Amino acid sequence: MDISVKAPAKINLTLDVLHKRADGYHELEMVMTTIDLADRIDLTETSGGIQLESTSGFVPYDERNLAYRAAVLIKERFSIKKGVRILIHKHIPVAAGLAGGSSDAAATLKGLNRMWNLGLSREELEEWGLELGSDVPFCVHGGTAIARGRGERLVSAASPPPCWVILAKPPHGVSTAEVFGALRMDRVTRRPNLDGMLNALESKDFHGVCRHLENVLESVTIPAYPKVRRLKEKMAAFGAEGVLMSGSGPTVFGLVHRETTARRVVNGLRGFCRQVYAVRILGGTEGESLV
Ligand SMILES: C[C@@](CO)(OP(=O)(O)O)[C@H](O)COP(=O)(O)OP(=O)(O)OC[C@H]1O[C@@H](n2ccc(N)nc2=O)[C@H](O)[C@@H]1O
Ligand SMILES: Nc1ncnc2c1ncn2[C@@H]1O[C@H](COP(=O)(O)OP(=O)(O)O)[C@@H](O)[C@H]1O
Repeated sequence: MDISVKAPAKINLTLDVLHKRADGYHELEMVMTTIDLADRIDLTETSGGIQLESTSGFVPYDERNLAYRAAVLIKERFSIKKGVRILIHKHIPVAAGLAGGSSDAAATLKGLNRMWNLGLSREELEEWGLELGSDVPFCVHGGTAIARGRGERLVSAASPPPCWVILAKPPHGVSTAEVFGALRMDRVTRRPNLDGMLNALESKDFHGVCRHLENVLESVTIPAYPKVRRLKEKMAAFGAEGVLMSGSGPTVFGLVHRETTARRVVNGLRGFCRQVYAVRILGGTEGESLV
């Protein structure tokens, strides 16, 4: 049986770091939502082994690939002799703060659960996903959620009101480990207001959502990569109503209510940045890509 699974990217509407834990990870509190910029994972059953192919030259082609590791996990835990060919149609920029690798892993877990009739619940898949990476449980969950702990303690939240999400990805990638490693909470000047964001989501208050966008990891990535600040400034100047860096960066996103403004922001940014996308939030109006 062949299976195709959509693997959407996420953005962080808020990201707070509460403290560094004894295990080296950071205790987080974030609001995340999936967007309609997605990879596609095609899974084909084979007689044995795991083969990996991708349309992108930027992802690892071996056991470091998160989709590959998801397949190893499933095969080992269930002692499955059959094999799988994984083809990743890559559309999400790599090492961008958009959880592309994590979403590929989540989609592979979901797809193999179906292909091999394993009967794992969403909660079990989230639990298994945490073994692969902190963002994988959310990618299994999807929609909009508050994520705590390393990112695995998830509570569903109301989706943002329908709007355009403009993404601008600077040419360089960013290492999540390095960003957390360089974080100094005594240098953080602004923290997210979680209740403010949740109230805005609940009441579908677009401008409230824009006002409550906040990410403490900007305090590390922006000084290291001034281009991120310039992109934020440009995006706001062209008309985005709320602007933030996603995750550890370096992708900057802007929220825009009207399609005409979205076009203006995209066209304006194209002069400064090669990778610009305009997509919809998933869970709001299911959207086709504007550009
Ligand atoms: C920052 C976030 C926010 O959504 O997203 P990205 O920027 O990666 O998209 C995530 O927490 C990233 O999740 P993910 O990319 O899966 O991280 P992992 O592979 O688990 O961890 C990479 C490294 O980041 C650090 N790390 C990660 C998560 C966490 N709660 N505390 C940490 O300190 C650790 O040094 C770890 O070795
Ligand atoms: N399927 C995959 N797609 C993208 N990157 C992957 C994948 N598997 C492993 N990686 C590795 O994971 C790292 C983080 O990539 P990604 O998930 O795209 O970024 P981020 O965590 O910033 O959102 C990259 O260094 C990349 O080499």
